[in-house]
Amino acid sequence: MSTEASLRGKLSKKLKLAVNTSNNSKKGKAQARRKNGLKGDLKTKEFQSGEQGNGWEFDEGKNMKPLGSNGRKKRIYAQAEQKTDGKVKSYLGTSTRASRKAAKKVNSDEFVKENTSDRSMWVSNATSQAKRSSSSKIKITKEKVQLSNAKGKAQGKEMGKIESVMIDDSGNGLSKKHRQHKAELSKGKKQKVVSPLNSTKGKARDKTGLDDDLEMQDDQTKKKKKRVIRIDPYDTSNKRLDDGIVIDGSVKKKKKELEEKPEMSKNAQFRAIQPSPSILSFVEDNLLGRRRLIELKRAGYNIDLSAPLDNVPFSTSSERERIEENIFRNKLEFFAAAKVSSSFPPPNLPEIAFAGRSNVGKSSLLNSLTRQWGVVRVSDKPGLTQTINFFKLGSKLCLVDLPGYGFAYAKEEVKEAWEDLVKEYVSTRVGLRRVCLLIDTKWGMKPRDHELIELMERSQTKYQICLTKTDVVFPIDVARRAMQIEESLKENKSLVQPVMMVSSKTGAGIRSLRTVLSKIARFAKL
Ligand SMILES: Nc1nc2c(ncn2[C@@H]2O[C@H](COP(=O)(O)OP(=O)(O)OP(=O)(O)O)[C@@H](O)[C@H]2O)c(=O)[nH]1
Ligand SMILES: [Mg+2]
Repeated sequence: MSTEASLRGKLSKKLKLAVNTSNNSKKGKAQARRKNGLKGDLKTKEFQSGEQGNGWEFDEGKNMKPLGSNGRKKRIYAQAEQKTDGKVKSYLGTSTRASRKAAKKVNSDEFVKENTSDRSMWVSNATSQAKRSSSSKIKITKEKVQLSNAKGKAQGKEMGKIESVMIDDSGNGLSKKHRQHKAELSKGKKQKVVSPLNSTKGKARDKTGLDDDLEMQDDQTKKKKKRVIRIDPYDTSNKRLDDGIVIDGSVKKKKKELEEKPEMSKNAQFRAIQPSPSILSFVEDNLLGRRRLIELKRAGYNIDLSAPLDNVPFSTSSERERIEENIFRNKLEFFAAAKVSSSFPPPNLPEIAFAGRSNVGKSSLLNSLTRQWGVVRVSDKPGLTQTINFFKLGSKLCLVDLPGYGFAYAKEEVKEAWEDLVKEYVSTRVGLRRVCLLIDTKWGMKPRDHELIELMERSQTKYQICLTKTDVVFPIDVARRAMQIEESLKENKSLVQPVMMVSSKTGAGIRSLRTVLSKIARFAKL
């Protein structure tokens, strides 16, 4: 018996040893697989519930063998469901970071619905239909899952408590392509993690969120890069003339014109005029142009008087007796008006006529010259003077106020009649010694002025240019206008130099004009 007992003891020891070695070999295999397959990514703890139906079975040799290793879909049924504090806990295989990530990807409310209703889910290929195309990868990931299940099984026992886990066949070892594919799939769906997550889950979520954000940023940058600005070929607003895009014909024309004719504008031309020193000194001596009252005061003129510059400096008298030229001290008397040439009075006196466009200041000048305000009617409405008005100045001179031409508030035929009358008068009038052609300093000469000049040139009527309303422009512009006219008419034979400059309002240049005109009366012989 003792030998039998000792034999039995030895046998049992051997059996135990055999069992231990088989167990050790299983553990070694699992460890080897883990090393080879998980690539160090499955470092997080996985939990496996149950010994059966969770991806493992024992073969005939009592060796543990993963289920579904033939590549088939494997369905895992939740073995139990515990409702504690109102939360649904699903008992599933692993909860690796990879699986959680994949689960997040799949996410989806439908998934959760399915999960909570059937208490079952597809372990493999449950994430997306697109993944089916990459079957080889799926196989690899299946292995990873199974290994993780093994690990979970080993550790789950120790933990004794199993929480919700989501299994997916997509592991951490996903290739770049796979990730891109995931990103594409996740485009439409917003990711949500429904099941309660532990701290590692949170980290995984953060990481995956970061990855997805980066991917989204990449997509956005790609979109930004791809953004193309469409140019309307017919819209010339944003085009440079030399950008090579076909431009409208009119624009081309303008460009050509600019290149060919670098013409200065009329204003620029006017500003470029350099008046002669004599003109400039005349303007300054007579205080022509727009002046400040303080300047007139300093020069000794009494600004309380009308036409103060027509008075003697430092004098308070403005009576006509103080006029230097005797002839202009005479009383101005209206004696004839003519609408037609047959109504002209007999030419008994030498005549000085005042011609010019409507509203240029003809009638005002007559009043200023004689310092008899109101004898000749004045109006700011062009076309007041509609007849040729004859004024006697004493017994030696006749001043003639002509109707204006050009712009006037009158019918065309009436204006034409006035023009014809003026033309007839200046070209045929016996006794006409001089025509003062009045030009508005601001606007200069107009075509109608040139017409009349031509006529007077043809009829050899002496005429002198007189710039009016000099007080509305700067002194330099008065000088420029005088210079401009002198230059343009210097070839004209009937023109009497110099160009006179006056202002009926301030009286500037009036005395000079009187001096010139009084000479006519003095030497006039009828
Ligand atoms: N600032 C300024 N205004 C003036 C001057 N001379 C005349 N005026 C004004 O110009 C306007 C026209 O003056 P008129 O003397 O009637 O002109 P006109 O050439 O006789 O006009 P028609 O009779 O229509 O041809 C009036 O309002 C005058 O006050 C001047 O030297 N300076
Ligand atoms: Mg008038």
